[in-house]
Amino acid sequence: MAGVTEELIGRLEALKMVCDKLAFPIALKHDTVSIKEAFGMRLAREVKSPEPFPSFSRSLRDGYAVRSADVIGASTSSPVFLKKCGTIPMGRLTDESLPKEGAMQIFTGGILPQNSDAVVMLEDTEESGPWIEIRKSVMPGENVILKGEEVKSGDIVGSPGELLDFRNVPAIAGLGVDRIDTVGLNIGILSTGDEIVDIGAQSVPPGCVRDVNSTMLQLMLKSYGYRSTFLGIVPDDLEMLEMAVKNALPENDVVILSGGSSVSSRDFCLEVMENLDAPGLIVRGVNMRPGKPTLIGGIKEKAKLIISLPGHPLSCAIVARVILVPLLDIMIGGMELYEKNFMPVKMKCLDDFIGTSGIEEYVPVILRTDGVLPVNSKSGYISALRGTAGLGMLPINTETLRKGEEIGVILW
Ligand SMILES: Nc1nc2c(c(=O)[nH]1)N[C@H]1C(S)=C(S)[C@@H](COP(=O)(O)OP(=O)(O)OC[C@H]3O[C@@H](n4cnc5c(N)ncnc54)[C@H](O)[C@@H]3O)O[C@H]1N2
Ligand code: MOO
Repeated sequence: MAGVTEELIGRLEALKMVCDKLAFPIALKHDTVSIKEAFGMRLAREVKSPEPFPSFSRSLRDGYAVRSADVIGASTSSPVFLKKCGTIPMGRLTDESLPKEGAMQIFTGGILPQNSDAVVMLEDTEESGPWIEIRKSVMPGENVILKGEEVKSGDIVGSPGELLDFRNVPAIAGLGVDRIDTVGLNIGILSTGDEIVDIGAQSVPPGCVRDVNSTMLQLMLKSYGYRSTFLGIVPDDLEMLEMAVKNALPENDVVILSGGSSVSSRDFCLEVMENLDAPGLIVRGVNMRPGKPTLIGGIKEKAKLIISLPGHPLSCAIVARVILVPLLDIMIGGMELYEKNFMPVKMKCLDDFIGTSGIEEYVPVILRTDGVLPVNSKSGYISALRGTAGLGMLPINTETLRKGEEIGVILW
């Protein structure tokens, strides 16, 4: 009989077994791209800063550059008078040096003169003839940012496997790094099922459904930094599925199938995986809900991963988040990268999370300021993830988690 058996293994055990049998992480292929085009990709190699940041010590405020030691104890009732020693020009290198008990006018972003270690804000000063009245003391480093204070030349500013987004791309580009190496993993997606029609179909014959899964998979993978190609819909036919996988393998490091992984006579993914070169099928069903009929296999020598996800759209999305994305992370960065990225965050249950002992379960959650609410759904739903923040995880030996208890949440 096709499909899964009772020999289900735990999700983490399955990930470790695949990592071991396919000798992950693989030797990564990479694409060298301009940093400006790298948004939404994964870094393939460490990036070191070629220069310090900032590249010169500068003021964070409009005011007067001083030596902090000269203004100790300055206050409105007991001001300190410093000699006005000119103005620092903006955007130009100056070798101006601040004399003892002197103050130089400086603007936000101006180069800090030699011997100065702080800036007094304009509103805490008063100009009186050749003197500047200082009404507030400043600590060394106050209102200034010193050369190399944030980043030293040679500091690591990007790590392998890191997702390139608004949080790190501007900094890497701002340090003068122009080209970087991104992970060059190719992923092909095949939807299976006689009843599946293109997602753009306007009229759908009775008994057929639009292909929601391939679009969801492409979008989810993109948000985690993995590019993918949709390779089409394959009918429930062993030969056609085998041919489609065979055609997909040379171009793709990963082939994802959706549907056809369960136990019926029209579910052929298992047979396709069993017929692959070694090790072929590795995982035949995972002890999790939803997602039990997940199949994982691959070809070690060619560094290929093949995964068959459940057809039900919600199951497909949940398995993609908790098995597929982790496997891709393991493929490029080993278990270390998985552990870095897969981190349940403890949150308060604002309602009961109904579960069963003996199986790991995942429930979509809505975020509130004081905790999370479960979204009641069925595996065949397509809109249950709308507005959710992630997936609440009921560990294998946990039954229902009651309102007020804590649940680990895997954020999207
Ligand atoms: N007798 C049993 N039946 C089922 C079992 C079981 O243990 N015993 N497991 C159930 C579970 S759990 C799941 S999950 C599904 C998985 O089935 P398949 O992976 O074989 O998927 P299909 O049967 O092909 O499809 C299931 C369902 O999803 C729809 N579908 C499929 N592909 C798409 C797509 N690309 N976009 C939108 N919807 C899709 C399909 O039409 C079916 O309605 O099996 C249970 N059955
Ligand atoms: O395991 Mo299925 O994925 O519950 O619907």
